[in-house]
Amino acid sequence: QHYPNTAYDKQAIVHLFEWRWVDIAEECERFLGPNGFGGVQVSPPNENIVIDKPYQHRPWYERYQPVSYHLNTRSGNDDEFRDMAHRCNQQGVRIYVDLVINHMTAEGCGYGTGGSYYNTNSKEFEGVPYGPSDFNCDGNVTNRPCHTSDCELHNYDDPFEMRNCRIHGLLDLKLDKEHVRGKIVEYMNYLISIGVAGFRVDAAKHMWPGDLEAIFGRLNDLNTAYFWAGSRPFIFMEILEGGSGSSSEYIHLGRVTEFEYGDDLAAVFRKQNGRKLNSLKNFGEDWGMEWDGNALVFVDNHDSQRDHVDGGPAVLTFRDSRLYKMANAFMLAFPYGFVRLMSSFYWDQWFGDGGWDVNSSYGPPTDSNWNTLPVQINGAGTCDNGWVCEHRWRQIRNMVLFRNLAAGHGMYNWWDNNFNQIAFSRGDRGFIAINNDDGWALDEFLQTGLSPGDYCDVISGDISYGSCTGKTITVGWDSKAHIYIAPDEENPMVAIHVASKV
Ligand SMILES: O=C(NCCCOc1c(-c2ccc(O)c(O)c2)oc2cc(O)cc(O)c2c1=O)[C@@H]1CCCN1C(=O)/C=C/c1ccc(O)c(O)c1
Ligand SMILES: [Ca+2]
Repeated sequence: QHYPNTAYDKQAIVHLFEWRWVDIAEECERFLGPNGFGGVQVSPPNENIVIDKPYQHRPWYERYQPVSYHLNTRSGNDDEFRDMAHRCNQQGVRIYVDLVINHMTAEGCGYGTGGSYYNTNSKEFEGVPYGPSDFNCDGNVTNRPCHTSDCELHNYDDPFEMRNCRIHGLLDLKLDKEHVRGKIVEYMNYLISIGVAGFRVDAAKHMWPGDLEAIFGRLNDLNTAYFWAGSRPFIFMEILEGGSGSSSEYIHLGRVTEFEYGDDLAAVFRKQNGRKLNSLKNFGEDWGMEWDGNALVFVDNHDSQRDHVDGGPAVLTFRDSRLYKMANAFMLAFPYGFVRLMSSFYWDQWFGDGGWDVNSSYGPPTDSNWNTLPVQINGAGTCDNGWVCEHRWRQIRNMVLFRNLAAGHGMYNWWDNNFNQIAFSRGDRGFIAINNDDGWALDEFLQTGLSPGDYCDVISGDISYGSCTGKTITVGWDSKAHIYIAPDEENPMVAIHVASKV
């Protein structure tokens, strides 16, 4: 269903992409709980193929090539996963599992004996178990065959090919078969028993909505050790743009990833084709996006931050850090959608002749034995060791609390200069102003909606020992404040809220 099951109705989660379970458990206790994060989307916890053939560097997408549903990956084992789920739930931080149930690994990827035995030629996956009759294109005529000669998905506009054929060779599961549904339900109910709050459904467009509905209908209620009795798993589906299958076919099952959101934010903040910041006044449904309650929104995700569009991603990523912080601050302040922040690992881009990043398949930082490196938190509270930790950047971290405080309050007091300076409040709970103009300052007396007093600007600082380490904004008896933002500031925005009063 569409509700995230966060504790205290918290409003944002973070995708700790490729993190180890022990590091996530630590992060829940030392950072995510204290800073009001609602939960963590984790990488697929089920056993996957190890792609370490020569010249392969354990690509990130090996996590999306299942071998079994045992909780055993380079992020950790079953015990570590259980410990993480318990410790995070104890901190009021939920766990959302990246669910890969459309397929297993690809045909022609040999066989493996390192973990559960599998053989991609005979289509045996002993760890589940699955056999050849559990896959589409099993040779016999089935009631919903993949009709392409090589069983591959070629025509993304054909709904039957999209659902019944192989993405890039990945063996496509027969999700209308009872044995397969039973195994998937067993896997999901096991995760629910451990205490997860919901699921990100990978490659949702490649599965029939009816099959998903049948599977989700057999899920147990969430574990009452952490959730209200009768709580149902939160479902959000990866509905990538392009290709047949639209959100409307899936939206009754849960929220959908709203890719339009990040694409548009990037174009507006980059001022592409004359786009202006003041156009965001009616951002969201008026721009053709999903209804607020059906949308999962994000600036970038693990896929779009790698998308190679003539020499770089179309969306803003950690590499565009100044605009990235501005876009994330806007997203966290603006009352639309349920927010997912991205937390990445670093990789060196290398744009080959084709104009795209040949290193975009690189996996997480590892030691010489391909073990994922632990996350190192440095003195400044940011990360080393190849982890970017965008979610720990003050301008992003502090806006998570802003969003929690503003929950349930609409947008008021919108102001703009008809170009790239905007400001708005969320009821009487918070106020933000952003200057994305080149060359001239935002210098105005603006209505903040807040009660009179001095407030710490949570973009430029924190309150420590009762005083603000950044700018202080004075709100007068009329709730107006003088806002000054120079155009060349590193973070050309200010944000204040009811908990940042000094
Ligand atoms: O060039 C590649 N793939 C073809 C282009 C991307 O197509 C894929 C899509 C995809 C792309 C665009 C669409 O419109 C769409 O409906 C589906 O979804 C996947 C989902 C998976 O669980 C596993 C996959 O291997 C894929 C995949 O290959 C490389 C090599 C194999 C994996 N991979 C990749 O690039 C892997 C991409 C990938 C993996 C996991 C994801 O969750 C994801 O969103 C993309
Ligand atoms: Ca399929």
